[in-house]
Amino acid sequence: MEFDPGFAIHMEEETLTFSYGDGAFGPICEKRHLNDIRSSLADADADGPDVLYSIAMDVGMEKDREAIVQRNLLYGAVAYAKGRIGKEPVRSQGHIHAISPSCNASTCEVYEIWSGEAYIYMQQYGGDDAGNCYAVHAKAGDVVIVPPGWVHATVNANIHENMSFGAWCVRDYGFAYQEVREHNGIAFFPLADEAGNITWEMNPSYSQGNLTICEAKEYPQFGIEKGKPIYTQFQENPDKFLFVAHPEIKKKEWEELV
Ligand SMILES: O=P(O)(O)OC[C@H]1O[C@](O)(CO)[C@@H](O)[C@@H]1O
Repeated sequence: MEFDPGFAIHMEEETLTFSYGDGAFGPICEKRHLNDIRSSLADADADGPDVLYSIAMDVGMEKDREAIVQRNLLYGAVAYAKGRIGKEPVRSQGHIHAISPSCNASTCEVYEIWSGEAYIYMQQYGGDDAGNCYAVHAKAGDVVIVPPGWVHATVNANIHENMSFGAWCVRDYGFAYQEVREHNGIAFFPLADEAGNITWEMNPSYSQGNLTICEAKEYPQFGIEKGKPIYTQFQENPDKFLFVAHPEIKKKEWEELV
């Protein structure tokens, strides 16, 4: 992978799975197939790769497991296939983080791209008015934070290569899909031409929404250090990501983020 995730995890490009080295733990990947996400696509009948993305929730080093669990955190890894689904680049279906019983709130997600490039798409509301929408372009080593309660989807921004990322999440996560599916997907569909150029088209199922396309930024207000794996940052300061499991401790920062 272009960016070292900071622990012994490897992406197998051929099978789109993860393997774990000495001292590391992780599950067998859960695969999202094209047929699983048809109701959220611009064209529900589109052709594309059978396996779109593989998810390994709860990965890390055995020696850190207790510290991760104690803080109600979970580190996930996801690998995306290259290619297109009809006219769209490979992407996830889109969801909102459901209310987690542990904190009685929706929680954020802290992404770090490991290989390839991505658009982390996020939308303020799941209703007919999608509010502020952002497509944040991120390359290997970039960090992107999706605020609590926002609809989000991950797009492989380069149709010619696979993409992978890691993300800090709350342990008792849950995904709510209903609002996105009721609107036949996210409010702005990414479209990729044959050369791989990406444009965005509004989904007519929404009445309103403002899209801003931007590059990944830095997050000093969350204590994130640029260029250092977010897994290593956890190892050095296990309380750094407490805001993921306890969104209320960054209330002001969430309000100012938009
Ligand atoms: O359930 P979906 O929307 O297919 O995608 C699930 C994946 O999305 C992510 O939340 C990233 O947005 C991953 O952490 C998770 O594994």
